[in-house]
Amino acid sequence: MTVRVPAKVNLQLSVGPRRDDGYHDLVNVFHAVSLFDEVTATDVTTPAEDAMAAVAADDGTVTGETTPPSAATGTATPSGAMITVSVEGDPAGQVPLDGENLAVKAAVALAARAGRPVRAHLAIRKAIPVAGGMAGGSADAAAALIACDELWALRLDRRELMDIAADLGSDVPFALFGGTAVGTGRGEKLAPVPVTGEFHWVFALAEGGLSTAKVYGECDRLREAAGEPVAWPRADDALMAALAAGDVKALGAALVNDLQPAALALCDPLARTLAAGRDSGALGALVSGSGPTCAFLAESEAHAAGLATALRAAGVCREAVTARGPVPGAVIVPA
Ligand SMILES: C[C@](O)(CO)[C@H](O)COP(=O)(O)OP(=O)(O)OC[C@H]1O[C@@H](n2ccc(N)nc2=O)[C@H](O)[C@@H]1O
Ligand SMILES: Nc1ncnc2c1ncn2[C@@H]1O[C@H](COP(=O)(O)OP(=O)(O)OP(=O)(O)O)[C@@H](O)[C@H]1O
Repeated sequence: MTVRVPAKVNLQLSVGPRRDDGYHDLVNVFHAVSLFDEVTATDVTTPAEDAMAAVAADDGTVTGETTPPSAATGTATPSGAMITVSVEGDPAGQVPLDGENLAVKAAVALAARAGRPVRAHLAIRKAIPVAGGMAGGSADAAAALIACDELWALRLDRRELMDIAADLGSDVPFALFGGTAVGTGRGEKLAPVPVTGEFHWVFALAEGGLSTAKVYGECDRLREAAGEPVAWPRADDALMAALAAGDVKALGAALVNDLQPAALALCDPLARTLAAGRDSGALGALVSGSGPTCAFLAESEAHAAGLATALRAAGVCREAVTARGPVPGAVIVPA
């Protein structure tokens, strides 16, 4: 059971005052883009068993690489479930291979609803940058929910899956939802936003990542130092009109991220990355969510390809990738 799930960029991230629970009320306009992770859930508990299953299915002939891409430890749950995980596409080894993995947390949360002992091995293929501000871990959690729901034939309704998703993290519900949506509360209460056409993006991936909690903390610190009152966030009419009309220039002008000053304060090379994109003709440039990935809006697919080449040549990022949006949320890949 394989599920494909997109990354997100935030078109408007307006951060309200810090709440008593440590979170911030937001107006968060999410936009799903065509950078995808894949999560495959199988009814085995270790990659070794997975490999054996692959061999058996092939009449004993090993045709492909069956060695797991990374070691996996099992996570047993009070309900008697056993979940293992392996990860491909994370050369720096930043993604946890135990119960701290958000996809494992999702499977564990779902297993509690099964009413019987269940098991799964989750094989994650990552293309979304880790700790990059594009909600990669949240995406994997959403994908694991859909994959395990199907694997264990639970068939929970959408509302129940969305509730479990919100408990796992503020960005997880949107990875199920997809498209373009406005998130309020912590970002978990979603409503669709009407969009005409599609938009072309370039993402400049950075070396290393930023901790989301640290970036929110830095945002609070900068605001305190400035001594200005923090306004209650509201959706930007110009941004909504640009999306509804499919007006790419107006969208570029309306992009806004209240976490950007904090991300720049914690990672100063990002200012150069943003400037290089603007100088190369991007219609809009901003830090994606908590960063450090930078997002650039292009006029067309060809413009995006040129912009990516210019960013690579300027040496201001680890890699520049193109993508389009909006795309649907987590979906099962047909067998
Ligand atoms: C920056 C964004 O990615 C924009 O979409 C999200 O707001 C972050 O979403 P996320 O990574 O799913 O965040 P969570 O796992 O829920 O929270 C991680 C930490 O981020 C901070 N956090 C998160 C969401 C929010 N509305 N206010 C916060 O202050 C809190 O310090 C929290 O402990
Ligand atoms: N499946 C996963 N994929 C990536 N990171 C994970 C995963 N599970 C747990 N993590 C941990 O979560 C941290 C944040 O990773 P993630 O890629 O979700 O960051 P992010 O894209 O900045 O998140 P967001 O945009 O939602 O704030 C990582 O440093 C890693 O330790």
